[in-house]
Amino acid sequence: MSVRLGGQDVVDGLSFQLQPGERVCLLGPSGSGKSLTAKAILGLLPPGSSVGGGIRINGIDVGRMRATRRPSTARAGMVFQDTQAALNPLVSVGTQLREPFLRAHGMSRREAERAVVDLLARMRISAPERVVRRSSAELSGGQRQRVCLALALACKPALIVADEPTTALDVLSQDEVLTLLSDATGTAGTPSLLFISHDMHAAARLCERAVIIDDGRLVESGALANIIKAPGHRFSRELLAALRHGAGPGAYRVSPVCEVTG
Ligand SMILES: Nc1ncnc2c1ncn2[C@@H]1O[C@H](COP(=O)(O)OP(=O)(O)OP(=O)(O)O)[C@@H](O)[C@H]1O
Repeated sequence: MSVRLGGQDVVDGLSFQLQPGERVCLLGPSGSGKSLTAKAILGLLPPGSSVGGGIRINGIDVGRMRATRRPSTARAGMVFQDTQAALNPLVSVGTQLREPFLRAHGMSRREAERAVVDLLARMRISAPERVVRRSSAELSGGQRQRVCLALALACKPALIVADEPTTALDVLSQDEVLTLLSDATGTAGTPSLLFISHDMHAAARLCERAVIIDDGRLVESGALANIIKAPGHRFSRELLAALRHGAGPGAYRVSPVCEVTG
């Protein structure tokens, strides 16, 4: 997959896959093309950009399809750093979360309201019956990110793309969001996760496999454990240094949920 922007390929010939339930981190220095890769997968690239190569989600070629034109089976859930921008402060949290249950799951309004409260409780939001009536602007950053994760999960996507989901949060909220992401993904029947972060400890805590890019190109990929044992690229060696005191990644499983090809 390539992303062309301003007359140049800012992402160039990138290929990787995510198997069902697999968690993969996309790592790379600042400006290496991680967010543009995430946006290309989500169908949210800025105007004036174009995608080359292929992006398949659940076997459907979505590379040149904007997010709003994609069939529901080929949409990915998204969690971003900027939770203020992700939620509409003029519409209550409950109304925003109710939509996927009404539209995608054909629930009645009453069933959808119940499902929203249950989902917020799963996201460890206390007093969810009260939170559903609030504006996102009345919530803390950590609460907002948990609402964003609930919104992503409510759509029951095969894949969640999380781009720096903990960067703007305090340490306690970071830990809570990582635990929720870990609980909500990574097993059969749960979404796969593409996790983008500068936080190597978080990547190692969540992901079995890493894709490492530099200057828009893939420089290394494979089991995080193997990259830690024998890093083959400058950035991987920096990754190793950051991981020295962190938790080691586990083993990963082997038809891809998401496939990006050069
Ligand atoms: N809307 C845009 N218009 C023009 N250039 C852009 C745009 N968005 C990103 N770029 C450029 O594309 C390259 C990759 O940007 P991208 O945001 O994907 O990097 P990143 O790896 O996510 O960086 P960071 O870790 O700092 O968030 C950078 O050189 C960036 O300046």
